[in-house]
Amino acid sequence: MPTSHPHSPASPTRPPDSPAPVTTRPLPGPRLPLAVQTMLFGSLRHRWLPWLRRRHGDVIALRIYPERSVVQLADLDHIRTVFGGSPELFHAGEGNVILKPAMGEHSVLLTDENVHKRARKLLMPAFNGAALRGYRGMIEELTEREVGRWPRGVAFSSHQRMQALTLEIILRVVFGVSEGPRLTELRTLLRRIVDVGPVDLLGWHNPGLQRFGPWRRYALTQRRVDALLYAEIADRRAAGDLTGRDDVLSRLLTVPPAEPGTDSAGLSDAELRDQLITLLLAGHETTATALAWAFHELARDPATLRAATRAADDGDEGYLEAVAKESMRLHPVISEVARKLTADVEIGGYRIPAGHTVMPSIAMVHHDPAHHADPLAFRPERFTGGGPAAGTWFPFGGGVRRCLGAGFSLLEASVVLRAVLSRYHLSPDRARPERPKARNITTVPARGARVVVSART
Ligand code: HEM
Repeated sequence: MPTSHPHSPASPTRPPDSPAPVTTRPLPGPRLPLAVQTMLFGSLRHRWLPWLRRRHGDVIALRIYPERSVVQLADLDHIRTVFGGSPELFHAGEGNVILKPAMGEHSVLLTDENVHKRARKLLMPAFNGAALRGYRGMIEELTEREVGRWPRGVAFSSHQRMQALTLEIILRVVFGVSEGPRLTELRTLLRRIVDVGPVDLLGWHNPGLQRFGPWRRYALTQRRVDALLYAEIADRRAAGDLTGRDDVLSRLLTVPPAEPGTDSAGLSDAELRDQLITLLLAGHETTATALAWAFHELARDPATLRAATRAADDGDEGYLEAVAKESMRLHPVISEVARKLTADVEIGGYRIPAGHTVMPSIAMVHHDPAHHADPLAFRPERFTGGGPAAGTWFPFGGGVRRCLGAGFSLLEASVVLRAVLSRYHLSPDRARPERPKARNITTVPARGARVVVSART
């Protein structure tokens, strides 16, 4: 079993060869009511979790709605145990229950074991190396169009501009096109769907609330999005030219039946809807946020901005990718991943009961000076050469559930950084850095990563 970490006062030390003593003491963690913990976690996790770690150690038990019993993990060995563990024991799909109302029960993010394996296998070809090479030209074209329109000399939210761009890009990946009245409406509604704070999330899990105010408006938007997706699926099913197309919807419509030799259809409309909305939501807000944080940091750091601009001019995508990776290290878009236990598990000398959700904490590891020297400094050079030690950088999660779009998002980020830095000089709209703010399950720059751009001379 995993060794203990120096940060963990609660972890027992023991001789190397003796079995780990499993403690039946309660898991360490705050004793606040569930509602208070949910609020603190929902709005202030970036400050609360490091404080809890100093107080309780690397294993921190929380009570949070809707998962209820959650255990945050900050020790690398403990996290390796989770990522390397059996998918039958560590259920990511059940762990991601918070996303179910938006993404649906069939979503690759929400399923486990064989059902998950099949969904992942079906989606994978759209994100492998060959597919990525095919997307580059499209990403470059859409990026040029977006960046060419940026206002000069006035402050604007780079996060908003990145959201618009990454949504265009993922619409093309998913549907092959992004024009037409249906997709135009979908584009506007999807922006509203991702724009949720901790209070809105309550409505997702309480159908009763959906009769009132903002929760009602949100539910109506979701219903309209579903109607648009189902209409698009129906049209595409009726189209005769699917085999030559490589967008995700056409790929999914041409998969053979699950049981060879039967006449059962491939994927149902509900399954298709769930995978499409998953890619549309997971595939744009995340990359947009990572890019916005990168612009935020570059605008405040003239030396790194010069190095990145030189890399853009020289076509040095290695350095541009390092900028994106360092942005994801310093500002993890998703601060932890989740696995619900199907049986009791021993971690760090504690027995964690079945039904609890363990959460490897990306943010706590990324900000740990034991793994990243001077962790709050923005230094892309950490990722040139050998890069940080294995397991100390995991913005995309890990194991069999590692993000399906990791390669796609790094490609997208490098292309966008190159296009922006080739044209513009960046500066901040004010000296003070922006605070991180919780937005749905992501952590975004509170003021939208506002920058001022000017044409390079
Ligand atoms: C900066 C960008 C991104 C970040 C930080 C990010 C992060 C993550 C994380 C942390 C997970 C959970 C992994 C785990 O549980 O171990 C995940 C899963 C996933 N992501 Fe991403 N993601 C990004 C971009 C994308 C993009 C561009 C796409 C699609 C085009 C995508 C699609 C998915 C899918 C489908 C899953 C579910 C994988 C599974 O459960 O098998 N993500 N992502």
